[in-house]
Amino acid sequence: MKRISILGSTGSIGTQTLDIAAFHPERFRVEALAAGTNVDLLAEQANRFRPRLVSVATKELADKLTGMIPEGIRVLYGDEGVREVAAGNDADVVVSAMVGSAGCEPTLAAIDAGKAIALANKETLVAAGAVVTARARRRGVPLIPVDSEHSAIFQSLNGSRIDDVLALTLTASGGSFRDRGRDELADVTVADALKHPNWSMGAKVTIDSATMANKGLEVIEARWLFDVDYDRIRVLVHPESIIHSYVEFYDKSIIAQLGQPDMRVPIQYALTFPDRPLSPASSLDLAALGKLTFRPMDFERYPMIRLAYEAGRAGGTATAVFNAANEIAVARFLAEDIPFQRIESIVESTLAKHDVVAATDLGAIREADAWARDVAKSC
Ligand SMILES: NC(=O)C1=CN([C@@H]2O[C@H](COP(=O)(O)OP(=O)(O)OC[C@H]3O[C@@H](n4cnc5c(N)ncnc54)[C@H](OP(=O)(O)O)[C@@H]3O)[C@@H](O)[C@H]2O)C=CC1
Ligand SMILES: CC(=O)[C@@H](O)[C@H](O)COP(=O)(O)O
Ligand SMILES: [Mn+2]
Repeated sequence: MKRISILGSTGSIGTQTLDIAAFHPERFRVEALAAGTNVDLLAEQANRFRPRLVSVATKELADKLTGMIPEGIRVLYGDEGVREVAAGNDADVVVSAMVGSAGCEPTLAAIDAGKAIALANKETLVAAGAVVTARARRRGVPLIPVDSEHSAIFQSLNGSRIDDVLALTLTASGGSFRDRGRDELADVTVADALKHPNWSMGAKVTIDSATMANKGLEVIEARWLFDVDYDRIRVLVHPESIIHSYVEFYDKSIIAQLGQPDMRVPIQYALTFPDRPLSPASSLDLAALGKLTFRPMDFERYPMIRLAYEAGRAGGTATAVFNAANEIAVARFLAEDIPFQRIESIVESTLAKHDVVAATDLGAIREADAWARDVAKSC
């Protein structure tokens, strides 16, 4: 029986992780759940899965939650609550599925406590990839990808040596506006941007898909997860999201992972690896699909992917700044404070103002993250 703890249990990844836990009651026991403000859903989850520990954002929410769940479940809140869900319980594996670089420190706490990490929260590696991977190595803790592209690459590598890899290729759907030119983006609304063509996901990652920042974050995530240089990470537009990503080896063999766009597949694989039990996802019928299509990435159409490669190659604190500026710009767009295309210009101008320093300690990363947020708020 694997004991799991979920950071972000009420979100898109969190709820699908619980779907998998419910689908395999003989394999999983839910130990601890952390959410932000969705007390009603967390109460439902706690009543159903009976974790030993739950956490919410504030004391007021914790007091409300206490009256809604069975006695005996510990209720915590705030940073300490998240840390306890990450590290202060008997979970074997922590599913890191909060949104944004707020997920970074709890993930590090879980690593330090020796937990295996099922990593959905890509911002953790973008902000602090050097620190997180070094700590995981030192503690002997696996970082197992949940992000669909990275799960596809992990599955395609299947233990191969990274020295045998010619290139990793991340596929990109093109997001909500994939069939529009740049001159058609001036007046797009939040509701338009939230309509992802293939995946149902949280708001932030859906906007990131529309700007292509998501693929940029994923390029940086791949650099750290697979310890591969940026020259060997490529991106390809694949509007159907059926080939989730692939690896080309030096012998010119390409190994890909395919399937319906359903996050329960990579979530389950991260939790059952190397086993592959039945999943609740539906089968892919290639004959019914008929064809798959591809386009080269257009770096002028999507400046965020160019900025991500530039930040990645600059190294140090540049990727933390890319991420933090993007988080603020996306939040401002979702609050209807700025138009869609200002997301790009805010990230670009914040990066241009930043003096990159080494990012080998958390202090420098925290400082760069906070600095970028301030700049991006006032752009
Ligand atoms: N959704 C997807 O299909 C995919 C997502 N990812 C990545 O996974 C991560 C999660 O994405 P997604 O599930 O879509 O996001 P959602 O916005 O759907 O969910 C975010 C979760 O984080 C919780 N949360 C927010 N703030 C806090 C906090 N301070 N303390 C504890 N919990 C908090 C939210 O709680 P509440 O709602 O209660 O406030 C919610 O449970 C992101 O990094 C995303 O890029 C990667 C691949 C696919
Ligand atoms: C499901 C998942 O992994 C998302 O990160 C997904 O990749 C978004 O799709 P695009 O970024 O390809 O639009
Ligand atoms: Mn992805």
